[in-house]
Amino acid sequence: MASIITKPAHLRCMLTRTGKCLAVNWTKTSFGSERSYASKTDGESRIPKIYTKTGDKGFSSTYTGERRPKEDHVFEALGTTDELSSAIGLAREFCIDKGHTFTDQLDKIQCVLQDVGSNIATPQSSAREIHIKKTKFSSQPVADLESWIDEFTEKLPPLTNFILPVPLWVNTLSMHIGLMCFILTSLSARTVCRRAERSVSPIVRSGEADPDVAKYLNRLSDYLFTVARYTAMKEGNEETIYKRPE
Ligand SMILES: Nc1ncnc2c1ncn2[C@@H]1O[C@H](COP(=O)(O)OP(=O)(O)OP(=O)(O)O)[C@@H](O)[C@H]1O
Repeated sequence: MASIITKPAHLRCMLTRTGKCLAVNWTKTSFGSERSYASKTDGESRIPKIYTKTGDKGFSSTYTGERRPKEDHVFEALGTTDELSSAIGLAREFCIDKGHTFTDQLDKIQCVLQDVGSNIATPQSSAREIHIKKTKFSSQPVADLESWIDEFTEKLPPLTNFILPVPLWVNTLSMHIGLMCFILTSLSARTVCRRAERSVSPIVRSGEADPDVAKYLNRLSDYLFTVARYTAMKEGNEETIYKRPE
C-alpha cells in the first residue's frame, strides 16, 4: 500500500537553513514554521518531537511565521493538497499491480504536490525574499503534464460524449485515478484534485500564491481523467457514455 509518509521539500529547506535536528520528523506532510519546528527539539538532548502543542488552540503557522486559525484558507488548501497526494499514492499502488508504465509520472506528481504545498504555505504578503526563493513554483511541471496528456490522448479514441461515473468494482485503477465512482467518490483522485483547485483558486486570485500552482492543479485533473480513460482502454473496459433520456 502507498505510504503517505513524505519528506517535504520545504521542511528540507528549513533544516538546511537552521542546520539542526537532522533526525527530523519526516512523517509530517505539511508545513511547520522555523520557530515551531525549533521548539520540537527536546532541550539539550535535541531529540525531535513530533508535537509542539502549539496547534492545540486551533491556530497554526505558515512558512512565513504567521499564526492563523486552522480553518484559514491556507491550511484548508494545504490539507486538500495532502489528500490529493494520498489519493494519487493509492492509485499508484493499483498501477503497479496492473503493470502500467506511468508510475514514474505519478511519483513526479506527488513530489510536485509537495512544492505546491510549499508555495501555498508561503503567503506572498508576509514572505521575505528567502521564503520566496525557496518556495518558488516553476512552470515546467505544467508543461510536463501537458506533454503526458498529449501522449495519452494520441492513443485514445476521440472524446465525443460525456463519460459517466460508474462503479467499477473490478477496475480499481480507473476508479482511483479518475472516473468518479459513487461508492468511493471521496477517494477519487480527480475529484479531490478539483476540490484542491477550488481551495487554491482564491489564494492565487488574491496574489498570495503563484498562478502556476492553480494552472498545475487544473492540468492535473485533466491528466487524471485522461490516464483513467487510457487505463480503462488498456484493460478492455468500455466507457459508459451519457445518452439523452427519451
Ligand atoms: N489541520 C491542518 N490541516 C492542514 N494543514 C495544517 C493543519 N494543521 C497544521 N497545518 C500545517 O501543517 C504544519 C504542520 O502541522 P502540525 O500538526 O505540526 O502543526 P500544529 O498543529 O500547529 O503543531 P503541533 O501539532 O505541534 O501542535 C503546520 O505548520 C501548518 O502549516
